[in-house]
Amino acid sequence: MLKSIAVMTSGGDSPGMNACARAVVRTALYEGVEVWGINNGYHGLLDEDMFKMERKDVGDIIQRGGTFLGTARCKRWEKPEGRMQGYKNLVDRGIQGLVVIGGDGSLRGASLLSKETGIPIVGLPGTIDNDVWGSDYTIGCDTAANTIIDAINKLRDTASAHRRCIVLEVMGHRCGWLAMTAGIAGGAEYILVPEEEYDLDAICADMAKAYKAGKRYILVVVAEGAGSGQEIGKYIAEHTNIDTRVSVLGHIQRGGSPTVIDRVKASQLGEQAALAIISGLSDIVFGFNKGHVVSINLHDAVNNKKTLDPEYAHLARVLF
Ligand SMILES: Nc1ncnc2c1ncn2[C@@H]1O[C@H](COP(=O)(O)OP(=O)(O)OP(=O)(O)O)[C@@H](O)[C@H]1O
Ligand SMILES: O=P(O)(O)OC[C@H]1O[C@](O)(CO)[C@@H](O)[C@@H]1O
Ligand SMILES: [Mg+2]
Repeated sequence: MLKSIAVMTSGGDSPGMNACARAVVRTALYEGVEVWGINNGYHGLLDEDMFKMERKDVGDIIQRGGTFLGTARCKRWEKPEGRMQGYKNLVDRGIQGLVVIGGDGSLRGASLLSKETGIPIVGLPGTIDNDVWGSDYTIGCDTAANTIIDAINKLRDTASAHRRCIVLEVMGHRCGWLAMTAGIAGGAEYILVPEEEYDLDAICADMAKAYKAGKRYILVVVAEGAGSGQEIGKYIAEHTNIDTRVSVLGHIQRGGSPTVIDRVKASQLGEQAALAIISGLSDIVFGFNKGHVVSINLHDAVNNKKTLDPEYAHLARVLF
């Protein structure tokens, strides 16, 4: 049994990270284990920016987006000397295990720390991108997808009023999950994702034909990993007679109060992570598979690339 653990968030913030950290902290305290919060991701580990947490430190945060612990992208962590310093700073405080909430990159950093030092580590997938191998869900992806469909609904109004084509670029890094699921839910005509090849000339020809037949508007959702929304919009405007506009949703899709799904799943994952690390388990990531919590080997999670469920692409084609 570990007596002292720490929790941190890292990489891009995501709605539900707070609910998750809250669950880690409260589960640990419930089990009588000391818990530290590390500020600003791996920066906090290196700069000794950490504090012992009490129950009240995680009050009034379950409903908030962002992460009250702060987060960062930390170059120094990519070097072995940095990770060794972080390890030393944990040991100096008697911290015996670490829970890392973050995306694929953060988990890669955690995997290296574990291999190099042997300190027990449990990872939790926290990113809007839903790109962590072994889990069909990451904390924040549901809220982000809901924010995107809100944008799609609004863009549809103006596209229809003006008989325009609107191209919406969304995030996801190299993964098309956000674009695909929000595109399906928002009824987009075309969804461009990095996992699927697309032929822009064929799409333009298709659009022109549909307009001739009386179509009022077209919505194209582009995952950032599949190309630039601006360039795709320009190409469509130049190769069809359709009045085209482009929106890049940007960081709006990363903020906001988490959905019920993100709050509950983040809480379940946080509880499991705390129980696992306290009991001495290490090198695992908790995620979801078909609605159930599953544990994945940490190193497998970072050494494999997640693929997009081909059923989504099929559904998008059928519903077009
Ligand atoms: N290969 C690596 N080696 C060591 N540390 C890494 C590595 N990759 C990422 N990290 C650490 O994790 C941090 C966050 O990684 P990254 O910027 O890829 O975000 P992420 O965790 O994937 O989250 P998101 O994609 O949602 O923003 C990096 O700034 C770095 O400190
Ligand atoms: O906020 P930053 O550092 O510009 O990063 C943007 C990236 O982070 C993400 O929002 C994930 O957190 C990606 O979808 C996007 O590519
Ligand atoms: Mg990532």
